[in-house]
Amino acid sequence: MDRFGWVPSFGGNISARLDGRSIAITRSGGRKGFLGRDNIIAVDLEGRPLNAGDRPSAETLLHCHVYRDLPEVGAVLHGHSVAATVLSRLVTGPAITLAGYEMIKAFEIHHTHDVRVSVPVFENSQDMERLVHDIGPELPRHIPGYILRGHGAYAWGRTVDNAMANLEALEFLLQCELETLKVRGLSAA
Ligand SMILES: CSC[C@@H](O)[C@@H](O)C(=O)COP(=O)(O)O
Ligand SMILES: [Zn+2]
Repeated sequence: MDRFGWVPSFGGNISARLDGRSIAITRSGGRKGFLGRDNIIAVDLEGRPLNAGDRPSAETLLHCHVYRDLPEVGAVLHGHSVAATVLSRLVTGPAITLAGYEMIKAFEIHHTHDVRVSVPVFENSQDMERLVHDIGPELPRHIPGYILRGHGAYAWGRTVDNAMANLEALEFLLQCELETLKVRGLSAA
């Protein structure tokens, strides 16, 4: 994620499921491109650190939300890419629609490029309980991720590798949309 420029400064957070009751997640703060073992801690599915005093990611509740709703998910990745940040500010509606891209098939759920896929865009907030409420009890099933407006993208998958492949596909598609807007010189609806 660092190599692609998706975790600039203190942005981004990363987690993986440990078992049915806990996850490993990055500590709050710090540069995610330079993680050591001590920068990753364990929390339960309510976001409470297993070791009292540990300070998990400020966005831990968003990760827990995914693990609780989607039992097959083994990893969640969050980055602050330029494409996700800029495009979600240009698009004013509640979704970014992707259509006609071969890369859509990377999401495994779709077996053709000939579909329209809506990436949900939720309004950003510093109140994670409110964000979880706004996202709703059911996460999208048609795409393994969502965007927080002006903030960045979340993506998940069965394994860390699978979650990374999904994030790469999502970021590629967002970058294509942004490039298209730049070439056409149009602002998104
Ligand atoms: C530029 S700081 C970014 C944070 O506000 C936040 O959005 C983020 O992604 C990282 O927070 P963290 O608490 O380190 O997991
Ligand atoms: Zn963030």
